[in-house]
Amino acid sequence: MKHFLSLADVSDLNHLIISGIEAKRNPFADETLGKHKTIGLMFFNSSLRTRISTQKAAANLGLNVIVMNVGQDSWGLEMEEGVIMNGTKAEHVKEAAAIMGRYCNIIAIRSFAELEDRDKDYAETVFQQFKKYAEVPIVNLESATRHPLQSLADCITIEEFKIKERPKVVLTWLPHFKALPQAVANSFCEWMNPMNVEFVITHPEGYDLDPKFVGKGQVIYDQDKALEGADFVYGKNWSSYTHYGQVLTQDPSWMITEAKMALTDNGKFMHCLPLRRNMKVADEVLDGPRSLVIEQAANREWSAQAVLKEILLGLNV
Ligand SMILES: NCCC[C@H](NC(=O)CCC(=O)O)C(=O)O
Ligand SMILES: NC(=O)OP(=O)(O)O
Repeated sequence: MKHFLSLADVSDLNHLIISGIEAKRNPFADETLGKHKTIGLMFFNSSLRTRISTQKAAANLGLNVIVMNVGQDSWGLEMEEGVIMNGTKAEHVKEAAAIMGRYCNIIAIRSFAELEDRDKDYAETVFQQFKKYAEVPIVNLESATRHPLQSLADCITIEEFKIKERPKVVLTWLPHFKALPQAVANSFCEWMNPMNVEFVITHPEGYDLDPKFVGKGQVIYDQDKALEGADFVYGKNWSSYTHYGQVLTQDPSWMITEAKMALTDNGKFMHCLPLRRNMKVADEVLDGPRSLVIEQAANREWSAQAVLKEILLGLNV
């Protein structure tokens, strides 16, 4: 594997899922693979899970790890080419990426959607610029449109907990007062498409995702109907894609409660976290036996380890 920006960079998804499960069983099997190599983690946005799990996975592989909060620890970075840099950003990505590429063998980046200009967000400029100028593998720690390390952890979690060969997986929109990106939902759809699952997506009208990500996913606007017989309920809020970045409703009837979970086939609840309790999901679900959120977050370490291992193997050939 060269870069890890989306599912398109994965040649064998099943192999990657198995590799994650193997890393969980034996975390230090490849502890010398990253010896004398460095990974730089660059955060343009906040993180708990991604930051710690990637750091931990890299350490398990023997990598040296540098973590930086861009714009706080470092200079603000200008991404556009040919502009007069008379604003708040003191350094251009052309120099910053090239320099980071000299210090690091792998660069991992988190940079969320700004939710103002859809074309700008969906162009993924930060990632394209680093890919162009750093000349080392780039790993996506959540971009404007995707969160593939999360999606891989989700696939691992579904493989671990499924009791049917072809489970029903329902992605449901949840209410939130803030405008959040579509990245996690897009990515989850993208990764569910090749999986052996019945995949259903439910959200209020106006929250349709980019069809490119929806793929074979079946959209049902009635949440109760969508939840019927579900084995996994994957909750997430996202702002509108069509009315870009807008919050069109906060309808509390979309919150996941025990009554909603009772519509499923003894279904399990998943969410990437962080989440607002009793806004998106009721305490009774999160604190009960149906919730997989902690297991799911723990699997972030193994999804990161599987991906970094593939990239290191690619570096060493
Ligand atoms: N990395 C996991 C999700 C990150 C982000 N959530 C958030 O920003 C939640 C913020 C809040 O609830 O205030 C998102 O939806 O893409
Ligand atoms: N799920 C996830 O990516 O969490 P963080 O935003 O805390 O990294």
